[in-house]
Amino acid sequence: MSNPPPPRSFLPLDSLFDNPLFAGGLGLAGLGAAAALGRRWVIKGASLIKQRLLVDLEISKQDESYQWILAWLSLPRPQETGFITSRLTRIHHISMKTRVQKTANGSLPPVKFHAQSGYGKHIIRYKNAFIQIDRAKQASHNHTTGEPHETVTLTTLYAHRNIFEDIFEEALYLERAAQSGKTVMWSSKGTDWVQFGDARRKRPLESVILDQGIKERIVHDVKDFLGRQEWYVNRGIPYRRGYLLYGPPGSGKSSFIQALAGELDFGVAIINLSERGITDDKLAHLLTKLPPRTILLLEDADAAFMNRRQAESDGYNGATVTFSGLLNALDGVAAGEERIAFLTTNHIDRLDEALIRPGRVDMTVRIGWATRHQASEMWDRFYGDIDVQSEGRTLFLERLEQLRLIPNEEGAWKEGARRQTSTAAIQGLFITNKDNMAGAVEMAEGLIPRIYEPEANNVRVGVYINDTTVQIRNSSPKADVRGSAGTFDDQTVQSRCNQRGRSHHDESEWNSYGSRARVSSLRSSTSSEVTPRTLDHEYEPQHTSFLIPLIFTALICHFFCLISLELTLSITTTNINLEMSSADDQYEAQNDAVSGDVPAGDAQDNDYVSRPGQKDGPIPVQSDNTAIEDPIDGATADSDEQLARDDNEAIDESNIIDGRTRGAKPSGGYREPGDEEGLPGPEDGTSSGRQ
Ligand SMILES: Nc1ncnc2c1ncn2[C@@H]1O[C@H](COP(=O)(O)OP(=O)(O)OP(=O)(O)O)[C@@H](O)[C@H]1O
Repeated sequence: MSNPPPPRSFLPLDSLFDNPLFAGGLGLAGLGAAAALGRRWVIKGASLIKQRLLVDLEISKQDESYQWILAWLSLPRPQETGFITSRLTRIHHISMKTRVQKTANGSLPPVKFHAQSGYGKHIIRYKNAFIQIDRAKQASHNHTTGEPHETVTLTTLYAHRNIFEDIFEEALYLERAAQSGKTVMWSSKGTDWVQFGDARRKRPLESVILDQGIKERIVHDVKDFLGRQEWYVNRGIPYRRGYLLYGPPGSGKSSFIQALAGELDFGVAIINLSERGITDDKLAHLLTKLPPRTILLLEDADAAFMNRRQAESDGYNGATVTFSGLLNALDGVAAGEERIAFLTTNHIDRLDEALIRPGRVDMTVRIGWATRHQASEMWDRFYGDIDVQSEGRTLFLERLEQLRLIPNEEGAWKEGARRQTSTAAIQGLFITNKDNMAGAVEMAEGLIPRIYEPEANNVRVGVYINDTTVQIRNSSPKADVRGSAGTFDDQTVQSRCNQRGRSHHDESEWNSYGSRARVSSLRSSTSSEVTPRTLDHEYEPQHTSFLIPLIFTALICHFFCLISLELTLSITTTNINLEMSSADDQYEAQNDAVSGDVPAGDAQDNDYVSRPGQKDGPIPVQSDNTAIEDPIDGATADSDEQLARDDNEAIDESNIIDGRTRGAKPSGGYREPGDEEGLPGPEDGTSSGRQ
């Protein structure tokens, strides 16, 4: 008995699997799927292992430690010896930072090349741990500076995570060592603070010589404030303190603040309020994110008060700090919490009382003209080691007394108008006479601001001093605020300056030995008295002296040129006209004599004679002035009879069809007339269109 055949399956799968092509394809597909799945698992597993075993640390460029870590990474490392390790830790991306140091004497500046890790990934070995460094630029960028965001990511085994602490400590130590004995200066860039050049060597506090007690008072106050943070916090008072230093230029205000920062181991963050482009918003923003341990220095505090006036005078309407903007930044809701702020000004009189109130400015100090004490101290600093008996100092002080620059030891002044000089000017004198005490005493006269009168162009450069320190610069003969050399009181000079639209300036800028760039040597002067100085371009007298007459002469020349041009043009035109008309006359005279434009005698036009039907005779040509008969009688033209006559003549009865004219609206309803209605028909022998 034979077995019954197996039942036929609905789907012929067996035969499908029996097909070697199908079976092979299916096998391959299975293998592919398994490989893809395996790959996924491997990736997942690797990332899981990475998560479990590795640890990342990301530092953004905005963070202060970013530069420290870069500096740490650029440290030279010991050469790796192992085959794999040495190849693994090779750095393939290095970026270079070049620093050219400035030299005052014009010699070739020393250049420092500083290699640091470039962008990309590399591996370093630190204390037996391998660390992957990934320095990358992000796609986003800082809106204010336009620079792309940057990050450095350090990756190491989780087991080595503590290594990061060591790295940061080392980087910080390096940074501290590099900054030690230096003061970091910060300046604003957009709404960010950036380090301003390299850190400067700390200025010793003793190198700034202020009048007795001033320095000590400020230093004591600042130190006291720094030690009382908790006291402020407990009482809910914002931990801020403001100082205003005012006085003439070159009295040592900025130098003192820099030295104070050095003493406290602080940096200095500077904003010049007279700088254009600094807005209220920017100022407020900058003050809220001051770099830690910095003194805020707001220079030219009076600028906020002057900006409006300046905008009116020079037409500048751009961004400047306003008075209320300054007040808000110092003391408003958005003002930063912890801060030591120093404001400086040369013009205390321009400040508003609102600024000088506790909370904004807690201490106001005048740093004035050089006193006897300062002159003496400065002498000791410069010549102390060679002037052992202090004889030179006595001579110097006596000389200053004679020059009425300082009083004697009892405070009495020599007879005559008092004068003032700045500490910057005294420093300049001593620098000019290094190791030469006699020279310094001899040249002390140069500390007196002088009146220069170059005779060649008859221009006076006025420097006028009085007891309250006033000086006027650049007085041309026209703009001279005084009649002759002499001394004026502050009020007189100020009012005269105002008349000229100038502000008065302090004399230190003018001293022969002033270190300020504006005062060095007077250019192109013909007077022997005027040798040692230069006036800054703004007040250059020579320029004004020849510019004004030059402009005046140029204007007059221009005016005369215009008039003569006008005259020449009109004369030429007249001549041409005259010549043309005389040529015309001449031509007419010649030609009229022969034939003439107008025919003479009984002019007749016989052209018409040839016309058919009019051969009877020529039509006489009438002359232009022959009276023409008017068909309308003016006397009767408007009468009713004449109008009725005109109507009768004008209305053509043949145009009237059935009581209405063609196209006129019939009374009692409108009917469009037929196409040919009213037109002559074939019966008239005029049209073939009518059926
Ligand atoms: N009292 C001082 N002691 C030591 N040096 C001084 C003193 N005053 C001025 N100088 C020197 O004069 C120069 C100018 O000083 P500084 O810039 O500090 O003056 P300032 O009062 O801030 O002037 P300004 O008001 O124009 O900013 C510096 O080189 C500084 O060393």
